[in-house]
Order: sequence, then structure tokens, then C-alpha cells
Amino acid sequence: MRRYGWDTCVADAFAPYEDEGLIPARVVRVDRGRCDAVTAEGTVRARTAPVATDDPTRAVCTGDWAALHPGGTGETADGSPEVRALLPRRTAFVRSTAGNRSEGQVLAANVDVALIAVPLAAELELPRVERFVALAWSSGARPLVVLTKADLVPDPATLAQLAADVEESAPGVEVLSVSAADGDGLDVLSAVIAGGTCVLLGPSGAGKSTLANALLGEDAQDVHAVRDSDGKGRHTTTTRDLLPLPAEAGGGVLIDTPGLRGVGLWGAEDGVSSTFAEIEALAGECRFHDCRHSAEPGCAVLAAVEDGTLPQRRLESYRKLLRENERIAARTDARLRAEQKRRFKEMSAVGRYNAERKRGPRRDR
Ligand SMILES: Nc1nc2c(ncn2[C@@H]2O[C@H](COP(=O)(O)OP(=O)(O)OP(=O)(O)O)[C@@H](O)[C@H]2O)c(=O)[nH]1
Ligand SMILES: [Zn+2]
Repeated sequence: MRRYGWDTCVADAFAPYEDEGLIPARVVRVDRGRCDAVTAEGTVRARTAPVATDDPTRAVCTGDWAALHPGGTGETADGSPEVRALLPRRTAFVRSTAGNRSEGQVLAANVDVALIAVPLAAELELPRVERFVALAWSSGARPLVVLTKADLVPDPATLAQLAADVEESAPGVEVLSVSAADGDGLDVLSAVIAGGTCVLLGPSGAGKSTLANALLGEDAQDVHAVRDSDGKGRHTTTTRDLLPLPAEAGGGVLIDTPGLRGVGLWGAEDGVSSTFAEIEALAGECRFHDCRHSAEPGCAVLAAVEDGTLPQRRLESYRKLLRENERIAARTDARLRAEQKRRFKEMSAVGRYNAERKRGPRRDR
């Protein structure tokens, strides 16, 4: 199970279920009330109990750790394995679903690193990078910008300049450049994501599929070929949304769920704050604590734009993402959002606590 991300944190969270005779499993795919889940004995197909609340974010999703009843004893509905509980999620990518009463839908759970593919071929689209970085932070995962197609920028000085532009738009975020074409940078990237759970985000044509294949190695290409030939979002039973990375490269998994690639912001205020950390810091210096940074006297943000230390583009991008987030929040059930946010905070607190305890005796299996 370690191959699939099992660690002491998951082991601790699972311990109470072990006493009930349940077994741990990681969900690799969900469809039509069933899920495929990896157990220590192999992959099983399990029933996912109907969600007993009106909150769709509590439904089983790819990346979840579940406590399964193994079935076969007459204790489950039709003798097949059954999901009895989900372990608290360390992180979650939530999509806002359209409609009057917008609700979140979880697309991927327990992601450690969000790889944001930014193609070096075209002109850099920094606002788009900022949007994906905000989304990643708000999920709880660590963003990592991957500049793809580095072979198309042969001049090292130009490459360094492009990387510097991206770094300025993503303070505190690691930026790596890779080329799937000639293999440059892939070993560094593999080492960074080894052992954890990652997802690939980024616009169409950014080179995500190519990069995924390069990271996953030979075997996985077949899996992708199955989905590509289909093209309708229908999958054959061999398709998984959670794929193991090669053991030689340190293991870990890559989640590549349809729909995750173009996700919107949802309850992402915190993510936007982290993405524009330097603006938030400047805001602390404004004369008025509720300064909107539009025309107020004594505004430190506007002063920074004025003296050239803060690019005007950054401020505009920040405002745009805040507005977008407010729009989504306005059509989302407030009680539900507050509840989900509270639970999410609780879970990340548990995750952090466990991460700090990680140095204790290992209970990996
Ligand atoms: N030169 C060069 N081209 C690349 C590289 N990686 C990908 N490409 C090309 O970029 C194009 C898009 O790559 P994909 O991997 O399909 O991009 P994607 O992000 O998966 O696109 P969607 O499936 O639409 O989301 C293809 O023509 C690839 O051959 C690279 O490292 N170097
Ligand atoms: Zn201000």
C-alpha cells in the first residue's frame, strides 16, 4: 500500500477501523455508485454507500482513503465489498458546479503536489498561472509550476528570464523546467514528486498528457490510449484515474481525472491570498484596514504600483480572481460552505499534526 501513498498519517487515521474488521483501500476510480479501490490484496470493486447528506463533497472520490468491508460474509448488501467510511481528507480539489444553488464537487482527494503545466512554446499567460496556483493553494496541495517544452527555448538566458517572470507571479512556489521531448529536467521533477500524490493541471496543449506518459513510463501509455480512443468520457474497466508512478523513481501516484484539468475556483479566498502574498503584505501597511486599494489615501498597494515595485498586471489579476471567487461564493449555499470550510480546516489541522509526528516509529505496511 505504500506504493499508493500509505504512510503513518493514514495508518493512524485508519487504526480505529482496523478494530472493526475493516480493511484500508485507496480509491482509484468512481462511477455509478461503485468504485475501484486498491487494497493490500489487489484492486477490488466496491459499493459506495449512498451519501446520507445533502453535501456532495462527502461522496467517495478518486484519491480517497476508505475503510472497506471486504464482503463475502452476508454482511454487505450483495456480498460485494462496501465502503463503510472515508478517512479525513488531507486536501481536496473542489469544483463549483453550475446551477442556482451551487455546490462543490470533489474531483480529487489527498493530493500533495499540484503540477501546473505552463508551456514555454507560446507567450507566457501569467494570469492563467496565477489562477491555477490559487486553485492549488486553496485545495491544500502544494503548487509546483512545471515549465514544459523547454527544448523550444534553446537560449539559457531567455529560459531564465521566463522562469523569473513565472516566479514573480507565484511567490513561494517552486518552478522547474522540463522537456518531455529530450528528457531534460524529468529526473528532478520525478524526485520532487516521489512517494506522494500529484495531479497535473494546466491549459489544453500545455503538454500534460505527454508529461504524464513520461513520468508514468511504458505501462501507463496503454491506459491512456484506452481513454483517448474513446473520447466520450466513457471508460473501460481497465482505466484508472489514479496511476502508480514507477517504483524505480521512488513511487507515488499521479491522479489524472477527467474534469480536473479545467477546474474553477471554489471557496478559494485563502488560495488567492497565498498566490498574491506580496499584495496581502502590502495591504497590511495601508492606512485603512478595510482599504480596497482603488483610490484610498495612504494605500500602500497603490504606492507600490506607483513606484514600480508591484506590477500593475499583478494587481489587476488579483482583483479579477477575488471578484471571480466572490461571484461563485454569492451563488453558493452559505451554510454549506461554512460547514465544509470548517471541516476542511479541521482535517488539515489533523494532517499537519500527524505530519509533525511523522518522525515516530513507522507503521507502514
Ligand atoms: N517540443 C515539444 N513539444 C511537446 C513537448 N511535450 C508535449 N509537446 C507537444 O505539445 C502538444 C500538446 O501536448 P499534450 O501532451 O497533448 O498536451 P495536453 O496538455 O495534454 O493537452 P490536452 O489533452 O488538450 O489537455 C503535442 O503536440 C505534443 O507533442 C515537449 O517537451 N517538447
Ligand atoms: Zn490599500
